Amino acid sequence: MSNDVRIRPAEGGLKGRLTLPGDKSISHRVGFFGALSSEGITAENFSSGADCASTLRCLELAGCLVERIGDKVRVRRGMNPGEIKAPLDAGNSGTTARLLCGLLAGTPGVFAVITGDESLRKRPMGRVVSPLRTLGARIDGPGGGAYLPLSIRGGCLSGGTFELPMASAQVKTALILAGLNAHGSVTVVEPAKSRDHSERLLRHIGVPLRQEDNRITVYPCSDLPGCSIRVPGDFSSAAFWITGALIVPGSDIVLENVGINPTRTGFLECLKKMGASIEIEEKESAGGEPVGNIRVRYSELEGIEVEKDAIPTMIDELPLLALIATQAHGVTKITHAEELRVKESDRISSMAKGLRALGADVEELEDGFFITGPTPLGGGCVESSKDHRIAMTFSIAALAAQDEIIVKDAQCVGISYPEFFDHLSMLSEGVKDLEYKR
Ligand SMILES: O=C(O)C1=C[C@@H](OP(=O)(O)O)[C@@H](O)[C@H](O)C1
Ligand SMILES: C=C(OP(=O)(O)O)C(=O)O
Repeated sequence: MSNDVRIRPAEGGLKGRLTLPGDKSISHRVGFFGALSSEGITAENFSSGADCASTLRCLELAGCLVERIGDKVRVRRGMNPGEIKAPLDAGNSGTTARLLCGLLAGTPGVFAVITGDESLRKRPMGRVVSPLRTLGARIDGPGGGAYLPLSIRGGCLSGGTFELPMASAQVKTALILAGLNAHGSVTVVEPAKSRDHSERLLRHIGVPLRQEDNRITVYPCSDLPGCSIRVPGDFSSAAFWITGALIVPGSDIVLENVGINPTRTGFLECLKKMGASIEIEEKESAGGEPVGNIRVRYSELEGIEVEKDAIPTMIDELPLLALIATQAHGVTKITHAEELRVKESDRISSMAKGLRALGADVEELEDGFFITGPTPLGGGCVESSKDHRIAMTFSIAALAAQDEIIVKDAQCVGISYPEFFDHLSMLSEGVKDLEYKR
């Protein structure tokens, strides 16, 4: 059975209204903060992706109580599991692996081994392991704890202050989780602001924390208050349709109830500077997170230079910005994005290779790309590198291409967005013969 997908150019553009599945980052946090609450956190519209399913499975093995009713999930603190015999398999999910380190390091009596798939076992873990060790955590693994699998023996943690070398919401959240279990306060300072879903959720449930610019302090809290929230639609999933609508002539779409937290929407700010027709109708916020409807219409775009501090606010959308840049007039410069090299694939290399194979003008840099447009995209066969965001980005490229594109190993879209190909068929009537074998 083939896992490749063949997609035809969209005729007449993308049209219609779509509601997105729940945000992946917020859903992970429902699980991890719920794990520290005896009342628990209940979330409607919990992410349907495989990554959040990995989080829930690992938390169950770690003794948490997890209930699933349709798209509703409730997670609460359970019994301390002591030594956990089965490895905690984070699958493809960096967020799961790193947040587990933060959660378990401060749980006395726990012993666990955290592992992941082939891609995750290559991703850097030293960024969480070394600050957690400074707090007193006992963690070991290959390369002195640089990679999975990691073994963790939980114990009493002290407080501390950390200046992170990179903006990373995963490292920040791992340290927040450790800090809630520690015996002193934990302060994290980032070089630029990363997504702040953890801070918003904690504030929403009434946990005291101090926040000034890129500096956050959390205090020990033996039992977090509980809450019920509705998870907003995932902005990073919405970004695929925003891209499709901007680059396929004739498009006009509305994306409903999308999370528009400003630490996630740097992509929209860039697109507006490029000349994109994007209108946002703000709605009531949900669980401390702003939500809105986003209308996007096909637009003629100009190249831009992306500012350094904007990079963390659009880190998962940069492959899409690279695709958009191939259709914009002039040069688009994306730099300071070296973090892309340590995602599910090396996203700088995956995008540069794939876009060039379709005929785009792309200069690959160590920390990003220079892309000159507009260039027509031809058809062909493109590798997804088994990376969900790359598979979906090239599926969107196919909608704007001159001939059909085969995206290899496209089943990986299920990591964050299992409904992706169904939604593609809903928005684009032109794509009648989408071939996708699961
Ligand atoms: O905290 C999170 O939920 C995430 C943080 C980002 O990673 P980094 O923390 O490595 O920047 C992002 O790329 C990832 O998709 C999800
Ligand atoms: C980088 C991503 O996720 P994670 O780090 O959790 O694997 C992503 O979803 O693009």
